[in-house]
Amino acid sequence: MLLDVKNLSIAYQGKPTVSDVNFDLQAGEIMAIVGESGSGKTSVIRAILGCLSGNGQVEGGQINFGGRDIAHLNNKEWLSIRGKDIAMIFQDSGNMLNPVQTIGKQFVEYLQLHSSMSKSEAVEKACALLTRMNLPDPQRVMESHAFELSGGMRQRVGIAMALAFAPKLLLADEPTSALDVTTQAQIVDELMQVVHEAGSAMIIVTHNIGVAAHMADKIMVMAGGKVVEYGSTAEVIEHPQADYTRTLLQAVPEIGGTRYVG
Ligand SMILES: Nc1ncnc2c1ncn2[C@@H]1O[C@H](COP(=O)(O)OP(=O)(O)OP(=O)(O)O)[C@@H](O)[C@H]1O
Repeated sequence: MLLDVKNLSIAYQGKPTVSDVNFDLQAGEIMAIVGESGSGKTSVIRAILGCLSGNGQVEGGQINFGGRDIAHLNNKEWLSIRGKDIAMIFQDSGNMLNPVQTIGKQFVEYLQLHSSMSKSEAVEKACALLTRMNLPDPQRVMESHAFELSGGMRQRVGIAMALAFAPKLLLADEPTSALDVTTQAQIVDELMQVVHEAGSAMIIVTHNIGVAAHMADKIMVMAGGKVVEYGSTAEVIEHPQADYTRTLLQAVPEIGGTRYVG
């Protein structure tokens, strides 16, 4: 078992917000967390990465990663895990990138921070990772600043960086929601391909249960800070137990007469 989350509860400023979350993930498995805005999806994945926003705190439960409870590590312990064993892709990688440094400088620094690579090895590796994310002319991307790239290109850079060390677990928070529909579909497929190649497990947070059904092996549905449904994708899509899941499924748009989840 790669990740085993037990009775996880999270509070902000002492106010209970997420409670009693239980799930597990095998190596290489993909899980989607779906649910309405404010249901606690982001809080769950941020707790796994030890970076809850504001005064968020894990109040109870365990986050067992590779057999070790990581719910209460200190900053130094986190540094050895973040980026290497567990990495994250944000909603808009433009927010994560430094606006005044070129992509290449940031990418090379990131690679050198987490490894003993020389500068030229890091440049070569960065270019190879950008190429793998279907970014044409990676040299030009390396010389660009974030604002000179499209949203889709920035997201591909974010994914390339997150996968640089083939993390055992990748956390993705609405990685395509800031993009147009065509680019979303392309990036979802590219992401799945590189995640499979790297052998990483992934937790993807999405509003869209259609995207979840397309990508994930299992689905966890959240509402009001609680898990209302959890099971294999086939079980959840074909035999939803919770009324809330049924509502989400009914809201999936039909594409060309066929439901996207179908
Ligand atoms: N920094 C914070 N301080 C106080 N409360 C917070 C903070 N971050 C999140 N919350 C609260 O925690 C709850 C869950 O928020 P969270 O962002 O985890 O939900 P979400 O399902 O990811 O929502 P969205 O889809 O809109 O991103 C919400 O009620 C939110 O107001």
